[in-house]
Amino acid sequence: MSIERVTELPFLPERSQDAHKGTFGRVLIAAGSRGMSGAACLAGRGALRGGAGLVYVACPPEILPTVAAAEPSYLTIPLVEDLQGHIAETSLDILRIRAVGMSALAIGPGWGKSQGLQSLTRDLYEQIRQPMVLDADALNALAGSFDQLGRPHAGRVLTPHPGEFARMIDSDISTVQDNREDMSVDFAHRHNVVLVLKGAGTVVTDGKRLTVNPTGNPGMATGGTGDVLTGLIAALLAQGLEPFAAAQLGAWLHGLAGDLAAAERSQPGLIASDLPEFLPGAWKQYFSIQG
Ligand SMILES: NC(=O)C1=CN([C@@H]2O[C@H](COP(=O)(O)OP(=O)(O)OC[C@H]3O[C@@H](n4cnc5c(N)ncnc54)[C@H](OP(=O)(O)O)[C@@H]3O)[C@@H](O)[C@H]2O)[C@@H](O)CC1
Ligand SMILES: Nc1ncnc2c1ncn2[C@@H]1O[C@H](COP(=O)(O)OP(=O)(O)O)[C@@H](O)[C@H]1O
Ligand SMILES: [Mg+2]
Repeated sequence: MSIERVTELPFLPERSQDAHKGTFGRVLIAAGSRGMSGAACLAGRGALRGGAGLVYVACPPEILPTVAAAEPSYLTIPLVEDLQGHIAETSLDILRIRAVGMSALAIGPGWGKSQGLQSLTRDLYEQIRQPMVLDADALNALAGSFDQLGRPHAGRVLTPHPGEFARMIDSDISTVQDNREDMSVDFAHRHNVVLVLKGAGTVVTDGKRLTVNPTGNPGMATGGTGDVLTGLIAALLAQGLEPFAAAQLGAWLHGLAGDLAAAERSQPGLIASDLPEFLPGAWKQYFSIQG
């Protein structure tokens, strides 16, 4: 199998003068649980600074006031929660109905683990008609069952870190790290998804094309930075980029925001909520390169 190595960034046109928020898509992010409202907030910020026209954060009712207070730009959707404060399986109907008006979804950050989340994730993966980013506990929920999944209706972008990827394919972290490109290409090809294997030199592949992201630094090894990436890629999907392009540009902008943040605030001083703040600078560099 010959793999095309992509180095050029995808093209996203500058905004036309008469654009409105509907032009840039609606993103629905289903995220968070008791103790992990931050993951929902960070993913939402990534989507807003990624340029989505409207960002809806759907989360357990218990954490909804916290999420809404973190960012007035969010619209919020209360889901059903279980006794542990996780999103309950019975949230499926709400998510299916609300997904209809959306351009892209992102699921998984800060979900935690429960039996109900396994069937919820499988149903969302198979039934939702919009492109979708799956991260963190949505990936844990599907671990070991990717072969049994039905063909989805739209693109699926999976964003594991090496620990999550090892869990997904029943391997171990050192084997994954020794074979980052081959294992990512093999998985993406087999399951017809875009795989984003995070960590230094994030690999993005759809099984036919591959790129290794050149931006980013160890300052980004701090809780919540991956949640920002999830929302950012969803925003790029919502603006019409195809899944591989959205993942490639998302990883590049995210890493560059990390580099700009580290230059100003140092690597140890970088925290996840800095990344959305430095995304505008990353966007400026992107548009200056595009000419
Ligand atoms: N504010 C909030 O609400 C936040 C909420 N969050 C939410 O927390 C939930 C749990 O997610 P999680 O990633 O923390 O735990 P988990 O899946 O057990 O992974 C750890 C394992 O992976 C490994 N590993 C990771 N990266 C690696 C690398 N580059 N290279 C190599 N290894 C690497 C790591 O390795 P080790 O440390 O053992 O070396 C360890 O084995 C999830 O829902 C998330 O969204 C967080 O986003 C934080 C902010
Ligand atoms: N050494 C590094 N160099 C470049 N990027 C890194 C490095 N360490 C972490 N990152 C990036 O930070 C993010 C961490 O994501 P993740 O592990 O999901 O964190 P969390 O779940 O806490 O949000 C990923 O985008 C990853 O590529
Ligand atoms: Mg993560």
